[in-house]
Amino acid sequence: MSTSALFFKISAIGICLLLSYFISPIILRRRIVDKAGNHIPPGPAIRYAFLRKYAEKVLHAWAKEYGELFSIWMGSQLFVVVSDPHVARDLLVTNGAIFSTRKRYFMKNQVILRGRAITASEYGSKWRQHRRLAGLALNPKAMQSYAAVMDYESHIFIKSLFEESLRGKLPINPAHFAGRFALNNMLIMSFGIRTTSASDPLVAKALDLAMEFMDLTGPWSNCVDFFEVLQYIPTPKRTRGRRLHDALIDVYGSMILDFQSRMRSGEEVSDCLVKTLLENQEIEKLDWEDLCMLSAVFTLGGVHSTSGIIQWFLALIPSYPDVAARAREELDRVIGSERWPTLEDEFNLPYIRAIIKEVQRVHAPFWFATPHCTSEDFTYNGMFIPKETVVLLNCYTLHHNETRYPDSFKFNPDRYMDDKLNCSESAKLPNVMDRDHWTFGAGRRICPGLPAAERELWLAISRLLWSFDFTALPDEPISLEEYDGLSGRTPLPFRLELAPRFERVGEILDSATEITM
Ligand code: HEM
Repeated sequence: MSTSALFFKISAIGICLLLSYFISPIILRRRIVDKAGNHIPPGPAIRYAFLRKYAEKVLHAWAKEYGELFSIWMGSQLFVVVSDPHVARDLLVTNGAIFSTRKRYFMKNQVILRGRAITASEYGSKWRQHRRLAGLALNPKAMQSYAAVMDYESHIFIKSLFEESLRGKLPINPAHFAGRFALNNMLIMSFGIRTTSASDPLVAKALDLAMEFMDLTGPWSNCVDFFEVLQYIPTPKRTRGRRLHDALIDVYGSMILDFQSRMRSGEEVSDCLVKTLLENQEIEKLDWEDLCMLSAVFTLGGVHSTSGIIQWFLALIPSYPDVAARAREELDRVIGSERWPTLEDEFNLPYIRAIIKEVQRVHAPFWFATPHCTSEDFTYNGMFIPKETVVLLNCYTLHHNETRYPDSFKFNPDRYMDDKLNCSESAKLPNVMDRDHWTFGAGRRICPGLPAAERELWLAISRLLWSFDFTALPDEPISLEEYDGLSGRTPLPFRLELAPRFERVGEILDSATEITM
């Protein structure tokens, strides 16, 4: 046989093998059964290598076609996708002991985090330890002490928008300032420090790292996560992942060292996550990378998400003048023009609360929460879910459930007017159809930063609405469909004009100045 014929034959065999691999779900769907003969949930007949950006649209279509619990192979990994509130509760909450571990994603958990951070830790003693340590930084007493800090940071955030826009004369892109607001809150909770100006290099560095993390850790986007053989090949993405790991150690490690030297020199340091970690380092057997990754991911996880929601709010509000008018009417009636809203005003301003909940529903920063994984075989309603299946909460479809949210694609805060609960309380309601939304995940791994995030969002959004009227620029339409990020999502860069609503706005804003902590 000639060389070219041999080459042709080998290529043909290769292509056939590859094809059969990709269409093998047709057979696997019949073969994979539990002891009682139950099959895995229905789903597409082929394997996928990755899903493109805006994967939520594909998942939404599949949920319509295959139902509330469907399955799909991404390379060698079986996923089940949960698109119904009852199924989410039955699996992630009621059977949380089985549905709460994490897949060892190659890019996120192995290359970048090396299994260290809470979000990556497998369910069991390690995760319990991480969750307990995070809980110490977020306990009710600590939360009380952060209240004044968040109040101050929201003041500085709005003041920086005001000053940067030359007191409302110039259009402004709010992303950097919203990012710094969320970053400062997280830095205080994690390290007891804050950045003292928007131009502090740490702001740009930390926000860039958070963005890179969100870009590299999409649950569907990296084929290297689903084809083990690719994990041995030095691809540009793997290099980016390694660089990110090193940068996280570098940036967050140097902040830990700084904190440690202040502690050792006898300086009084604030209570925060890193203080807890350092004080308990020996007893908890935490090594250097544990310290770095626990503090890094805790910090950056709370930055992108909170700032993302504020950015989505700012992106959408110019398109809803009727919503803005009702919000202003409520603020003027309840608060007036002499002072601005505080944490205590929350329950007297139901429409503003409703706006914040509706932004979280329509523009959740994570359409797929963080994927869970099964630690045992499980059979649900006649469908078999094998051990080590990735379980994905399809927040996009959950948030467009027409029974729960009629006319679900419409931004309509009125749907939350009678909701008197915060998100943590709402997540515990016996009737899961009454839950406000799924933005913070579900079950044992539900976001532990939820109470902090809610306070930050309240202070930022209620005060933004009190302070300014927002308008989009006529020749710069703001997209509410497209977004940046493959894991967490933020709007594409946009600018808007903000006009102070009262004389008092400038006076109130001028009353606080940057401080160092
Ligand atoms: C609006 C802002 C936020 C959103 C939308 C959000 C959302 C989420 C989601 C969806 C998860 C995964 C839940 C699951 O696995 O089911 C999560 C986990 C987590 N969040 Fe948040 N989060 C926000 C803010 C924060 C803040 C401010 C903090 C810290 C103060 C924080 C700390 C964490 C931690 C440590 C985890 C990992 C939990 C675990 O794996 O057990 N988050 N968050």
